[in-house]
Amino acid sequence: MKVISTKLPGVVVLEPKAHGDHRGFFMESYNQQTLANAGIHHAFIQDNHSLSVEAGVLRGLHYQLEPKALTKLVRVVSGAVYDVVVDIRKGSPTFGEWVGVILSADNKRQILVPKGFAHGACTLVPNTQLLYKVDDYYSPEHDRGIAWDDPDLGIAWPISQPILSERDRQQPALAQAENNFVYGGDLS
Ligand SMILES: Cc1cn([C@H]2C[C@H](O)[C@@H](COP(=O)(O)OP(=O)(O)O[C@H]3O[C@@H](C)C(=O)[C@@H](O)[C@H]3O)O2)c(=O)[nH]c1=O
Repeated sequence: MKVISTKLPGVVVLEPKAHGDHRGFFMESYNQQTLANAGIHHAFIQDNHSLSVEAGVLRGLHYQLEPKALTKLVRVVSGAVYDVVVDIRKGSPTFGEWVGVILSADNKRQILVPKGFAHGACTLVPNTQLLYKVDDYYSPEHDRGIAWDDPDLGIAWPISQPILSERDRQQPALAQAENNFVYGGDLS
């Protein structure tokens, strides 16, 4: 597995090794030991799976507040997304900065979204399926979001008129969003 760092410390892209042959391929899409050897230690306890039927579906930017903050390990099993992670830890030297990465069924890349970061994804092709592991359970009371098009973030999404959920149409800007993440706090 290749581990590729990004400009945001803690946000890494993982590239599992796929073994191709005349049948197709085989890969270990998740191996706790391999990740631990790369210094990545998380006890994932829930798997999530979503289908976006159309290209241009944008989900996000989402996070769960402390004490129900989530680490996410995100990948795509059909289609492709432009996946975005934003540092929203107050006092962080990279507060408000984001990274965008293409995850696709073809490139098999995964992105690790640490606690204290908001996450969003925009589909690049129809029938895109996102799979991700999380290290705490869903908690609707702690679920929060930030507007995908917050001008303070200036995210270079691949489209300007995305298909959004009702909730994501009404998300606040980062400056107004409820956020109890503190840089250097207990976000392990
Ligand atoms: C996230 C989640 C949602 N749900 C339910 C709530 C709702 O009825 C339905 C759809 O939820 P949402 O509209 O929040 O789904 P979605 O917009 O796909 O939300 C996801 O977006 C991406 C970007 C993330 O990072 C995820 O953590 C998650 O927030 O599924 C669960 O039952 N369990 C869960 O873990």
